[in-house]
Amino acid sequence: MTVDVVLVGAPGSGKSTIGPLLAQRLDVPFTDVDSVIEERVGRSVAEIFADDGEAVFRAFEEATTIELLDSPGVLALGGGAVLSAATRSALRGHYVVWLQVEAAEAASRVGLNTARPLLLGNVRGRLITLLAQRKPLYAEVAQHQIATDDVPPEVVVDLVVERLGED
Ligand SMILES: Nc1ncnc2c1ncn2[C@@H]1O[C@H](COP(=O)(O)OP(=O)(O)OP(=O)(O)O)[C@@H](O)[C@H]1O
Ligand SMILES: O=C(O)C1=C[C@@H](O)[C@@H](O)[C@H](O)C1
Ligand SMILES: [Mg+2]
Repeated sequence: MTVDVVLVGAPGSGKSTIGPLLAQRLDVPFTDVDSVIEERVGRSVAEIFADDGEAVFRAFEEATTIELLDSPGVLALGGGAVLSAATRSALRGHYVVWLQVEAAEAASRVGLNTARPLLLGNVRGRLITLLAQRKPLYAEVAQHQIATDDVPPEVVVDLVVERLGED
């Protein structure tokens, strides 16, 4: 059985954590768009932001995301991928799961991790702003929403698998 699941959600929602566990459970490949970008460019996401700026990253992210939507298995998008109208449009027809997280929980998960350039400085404040901007966009593209606050990763995987079984 080919199972194609696309994970979206804010930084710290758990896309890169849940993705490999879910793929293992479903016995399908896992791909993380941020990791593919880093491999192809040969630099970290933070370095691309610092060297080239966010607009260059977003253009590369959009092209890479749309290309990888054709690959089988579980695909984790970058937290800001839904900012692209072209990406949102390309997501139509895919099985998209929104891993929901509130700002306080996401902030405590990511801590002061400087690998996330958009969260530098006031991590919780940045997450509140990002979530306010993006919740409507995650809602637009996702068929399913899973609340992950206070839910351990293995249980989030169980919940996604349950949803898959219902469809
Ligand atoms: N359900 C969860 N419960 C507790 N901690 C979690 C959960 N999901 C993820 N985490 C932890 O939160 C941190 C961020 O998770 P992860 O890197 O998977 O987020 P992400 O959605 O991929 O973020 P980004 O958009 O920045 O790539 C990690 O340290 C991870 O272990
Ligand atoms: O939320 C965001 O805008 C981002 C999330 C990460 O996945 C990376 O794609 C990058 O740090 C930007
Ligand atoms: Mg990630």
